[in-house]
Amino acid sequence: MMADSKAKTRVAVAGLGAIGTDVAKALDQGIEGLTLVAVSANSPDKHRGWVAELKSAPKLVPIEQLAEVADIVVECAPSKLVRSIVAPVVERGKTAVVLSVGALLQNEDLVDLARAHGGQIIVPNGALIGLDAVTAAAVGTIHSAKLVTRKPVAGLVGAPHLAENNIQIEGITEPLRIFEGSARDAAKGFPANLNVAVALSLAGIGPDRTRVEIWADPTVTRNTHRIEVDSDSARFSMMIENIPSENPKTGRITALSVIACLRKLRASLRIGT
Ligand SMILES: NC(=O)C1=CN([C@@H]2O[C@H](COP(=O)(O)OP(=O)(O)OC[C@H]3O[C@@H](n4cnc5c(N)ncnc54)[C@H](OP(=O)(O)O)[C@@H]3O)[C@@H](O)[C@H]2O)C=CC1
Ligand SMILES: O=C([O-])CC(=O)C(=O)O
Repeated sequence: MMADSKAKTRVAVAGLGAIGTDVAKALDQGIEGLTLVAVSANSPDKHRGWVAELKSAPKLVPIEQLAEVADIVVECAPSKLVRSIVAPVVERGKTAVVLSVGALLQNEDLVDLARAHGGQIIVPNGALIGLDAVTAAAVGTIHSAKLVTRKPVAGLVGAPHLAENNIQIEGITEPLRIFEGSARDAAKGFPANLNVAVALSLAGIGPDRTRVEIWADPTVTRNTHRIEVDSDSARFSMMIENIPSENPKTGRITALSVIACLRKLRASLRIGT
């Protein structure tokens, strides 16, 4: 019998909502080289039942303990918690997979912290398409990058930009453009809705030069993102129409993107940049 020569990398999941639950279950089902050791939620009691039924139940612990017990921490919690989840991970030279990407703009020093301690922050494609092509184009020169997002009203209600500008979207019968500006401003005005804008900007030409349009669209049932990039190597546009998960702000493909990203970490064949 061959000995298992490679020790498994310990993974923890911070947040057990639309994304974290699927990621935790996929890790429990088995991802090559990885083992789920801990999870965190705001109301642990709500999750004890299904967590205990996993094949190999992880510990349910407060987020402060995750960096200690895991080598990789997957952040899929509210954006205000990004700093407290990610800083202790990268400070220990470990890896944080970040979903609340918008919050990285208010916490840019986390990247410096990772650099100083040999840690890493990974931002998966998440709900977006084409970050592989954008990072490739960014090796050359990108002239312009734009994101046009259309969401059903339920995917946008509660965004601070709407209240601050007195924009009513409930009951609209036609598409309404509710924002046009930089990815930085989109992230401020729509912290739970526009992680994709920030991900695009970090892959390409940064949050101030990346342009964003947001539409509240009662004619769509899916969160729709179109990116348009013009560079010295290629011009491309791509669109993705995401089926919402049980959280209408979050597309189903987001959790799958994290699972695919985790699979790539130890895969013998790795496709895509
Ligand atoms: N990068 C991308 O493409 C995308 C990013 N996102 C972002 O990912 C993040 C997660 O999204 P989603 O899964 O839909 O969110 P949900 O609202 O469905 O889940 C959030 C989870 O965080 C948990 N939580 C809240 N407070 C704490 C706390 N103090 N300690 C530990 N856990 C806590 C909640 O716990 P409980 O269950 O107990 O309430 C819940 O399980 C969001 O910031 C979202 O904006 C979303 C979609 C795409
Ligand atoms: O489309 C989605 O699923 C979520 C989204 O826009 C984001 O978080 O940026």
